Amino acid sequence: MKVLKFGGTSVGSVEAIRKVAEILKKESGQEQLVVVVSAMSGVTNTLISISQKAAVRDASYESNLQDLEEKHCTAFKELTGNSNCFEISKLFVRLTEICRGVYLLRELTPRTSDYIQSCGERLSSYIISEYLKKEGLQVELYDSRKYLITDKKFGSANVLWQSTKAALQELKPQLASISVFPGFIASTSDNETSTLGRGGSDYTAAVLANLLQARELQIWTDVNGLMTSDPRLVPSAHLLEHVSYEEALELSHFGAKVLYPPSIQPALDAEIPIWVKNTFDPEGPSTLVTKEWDDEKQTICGISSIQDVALVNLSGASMVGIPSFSYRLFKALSQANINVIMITQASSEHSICVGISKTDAHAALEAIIEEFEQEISLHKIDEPVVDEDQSIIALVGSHMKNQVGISGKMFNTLGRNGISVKAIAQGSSERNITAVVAKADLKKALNTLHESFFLSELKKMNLFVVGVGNVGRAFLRQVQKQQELLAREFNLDIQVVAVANSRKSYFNEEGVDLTKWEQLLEHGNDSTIEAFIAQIKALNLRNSIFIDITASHTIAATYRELLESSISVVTPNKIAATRDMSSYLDLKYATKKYGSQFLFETNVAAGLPVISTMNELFKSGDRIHAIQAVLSGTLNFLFNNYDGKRPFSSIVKEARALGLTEPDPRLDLSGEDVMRKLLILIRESGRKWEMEQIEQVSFLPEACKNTPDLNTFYELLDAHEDHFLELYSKAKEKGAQLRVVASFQDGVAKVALEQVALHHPFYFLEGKDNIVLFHTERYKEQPLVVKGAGAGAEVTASGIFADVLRIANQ
Ligand SMILES: NC(=O)c1ccc[n+]([C@@H]2O[C@H](COP(=O)([O-])OP(=O)(O)OC[C@H]3O[C@@H](n4cnc5c(N)ncnc54)[C@H](O)[C@@H]3O)[C@@H](O)[C@H]2O)c1
Ligand SMILES: N[C@@H](CCO)C(=O)O
Repeated sequence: MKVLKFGGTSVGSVEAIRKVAEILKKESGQEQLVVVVSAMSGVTNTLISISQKAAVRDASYESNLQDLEEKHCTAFKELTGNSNCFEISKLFVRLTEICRGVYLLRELTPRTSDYIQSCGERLSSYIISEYLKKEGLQVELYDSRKYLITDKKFGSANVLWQSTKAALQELKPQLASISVFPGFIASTSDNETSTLGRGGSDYTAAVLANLLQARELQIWTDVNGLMTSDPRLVPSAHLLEHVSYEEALELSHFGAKVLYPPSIQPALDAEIPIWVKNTFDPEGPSTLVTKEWDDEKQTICGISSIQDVALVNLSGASMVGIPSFSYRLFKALSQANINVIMITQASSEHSICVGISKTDAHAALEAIIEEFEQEISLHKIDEPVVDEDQSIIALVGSHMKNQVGISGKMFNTLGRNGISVKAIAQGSSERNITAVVAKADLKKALNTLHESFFLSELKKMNLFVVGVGNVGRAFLRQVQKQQELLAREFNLDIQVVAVANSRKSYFNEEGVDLTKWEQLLEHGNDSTIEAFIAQIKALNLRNSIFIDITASHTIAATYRELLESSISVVTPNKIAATRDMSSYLDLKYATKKYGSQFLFETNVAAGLPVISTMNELFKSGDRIHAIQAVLSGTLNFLFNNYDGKRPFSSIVKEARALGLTEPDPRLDLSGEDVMRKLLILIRESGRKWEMEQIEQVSFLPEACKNTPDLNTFYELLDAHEDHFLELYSKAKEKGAQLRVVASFQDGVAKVALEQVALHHPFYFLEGKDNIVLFHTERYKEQPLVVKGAGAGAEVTASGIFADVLRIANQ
């Protein structure tokens, strides 16, 4: 025998009831079916409202009753083709009489209320059984009130187990192949109609399953089953195929509304497997709930949540060691009818903290103040503090038991996203780890936990890109090209959420379509950097990375604020890392404090792994003694290509057109760009160093320095062509190459143009290449060498991409 329960939405319309019939046709035949039905959706609430209106002499209840009758008659006629609604009308005549009585007496007793509410299930079960008969099924309708016997606690009556068992045992041999029972309703031993309270139809089904020794219980509803998390908050939440009763209980307690555990307790007691299925997708996937089984793979089964929670904290020195203290607190809350969702108390006993529904916050405060009035007035304990706008998240899984590292991973994941945990609770069953976080962080917390605990899950990185010039464009192109592969092969969902230039910004939380970002940005909103950052913060997305691909001081000045908000920063912009030492250290400190990252590999030698190599050397205990490098792609390009046949300025212009130079090439030519790079290398080698400590020997004629604009600069370069020709000729005479060399040795840092001879490692340095020689404790005889293209949009963009992936792979 199987018991099938159909909820309100499953019998809420003619179409839905037809689907129920199809399901029953498929299920019937092999074994007996017991079918439990709820009232049509919305009907119980309407009946409650009708009874309440009648009790306050609101005559509009009459028309509500008529509407209800019509709704049921219409459904009956449509389904059965029978225009005679006699049975339904008979029930409404009685119902109208009762409501009239309530109206006249102005009194609605719980007993009468139960009778009125019972009509919903009586009507739906009648209509459905008549329809099933018409469809040719062997159906019998049974009045649950004859078999489910309860006490007199009207409104949420308790089933009297022995009487019910006796009644059902007598009935069992006579049951039809399909026996329909109205859910939710029962009667007292005096034949008074009673109801079973919240989840009542599930309870009816579970009682029948238990006492009729059913093989299986099916709960048919409007979703496919239990999900790993709330799909409205976690779009990638997926269906759970198999959970244990205990897991279902934990998940349901924290928000999953599909199963109400107390209602299915009788099925749990008899270890009857429960299927949760979707009436509107009967062949689709579903959830099976059984007793616990061994499964080492499924450590976590779900992450559930309660959105609106308040935390009440009570603290004070006189709480310590007083046994009655918590008793009084919970007594006060219980007397005020307040349900406590979670409790935490540190072993210092100095404070106790309870999580309650936000709607109870005010009443809880009053109850606690009243209970502890004396202690508060004597300052033995502090006034209770309520923290509203909180949410609870709970990691659920039977197999977390005895598994090391689950809570570590949970809090590490939250911490890396800057999510502060206000309170924690874990029972010794280890089936649930509960944390309270600010409601504003709920979505972010759920999604980031979901990604880190479900291995098949894609990890989403949310990128905010400012600056879409040469490098910015190349970067967006590269991301677009790699997105699919990264998702497929590496479980990474790299998504650009916003792009901005100096005038406009365009946001799309679902990801900017990178095939047409230019049009989207062009039609984006007028924006300032302040507004852009405010919007990033308001979105509060997990794994957020701000990518600055400008050369702007203003943008660089925002990093601290971003890092503080646990938003990582990746940039080729050298400004932030080359301001005074204390600002540089401050940014590093912010990353440690707020769990964010500040990566700027492309500050030196574009995409070449220079900073990361040095960081690894430093962290692994090596000591950098000296650095010798060619760090400017532009300058190397100039001196590799200049031979006096065409003006020096034209080669500068060519380098600019190739995207090698800084947005303002005077920064390259002046040597400042190289000085910045050298300064970063010295700092990243663990030394405190300032720009002024770098000695610079400029190769530019005096007149070409500090020019007011770029055109004047080019004109002055032309005017001093002889100077460059002379530099070239002298080097050529000696068979040497010209290189702007950055060096750091014995406490001296220097940038200067040098003639390098044939034997020198810098002699053969093609095109825009860079080279860095690290002389270290471990690389004594021969330096560690990093060499390759040191400028250009593609290589720089790939270096930025590498930094993003470093953060993603953490
Ligand atoms: N080109 C290279 O080879 C290379 C190599 C390493 C590092 N970098 C660095 O990359 C950065 C970008 O270089 P590029 O070659 O792409 O320069 P670019 O001039 O082509 O692009 C910079 C972009 O930033 C935009 N911008 C400037 N101020 C802005 C603001 N306040 N808000 C939004 N956008 C703003 C500009 O409009 C421009 O589109 C620079 O910091 C540069 O030093 C470049
Ligand atoms: N303009 C720089 C590239 C960015 O660091 C160079 O030519 O090396």
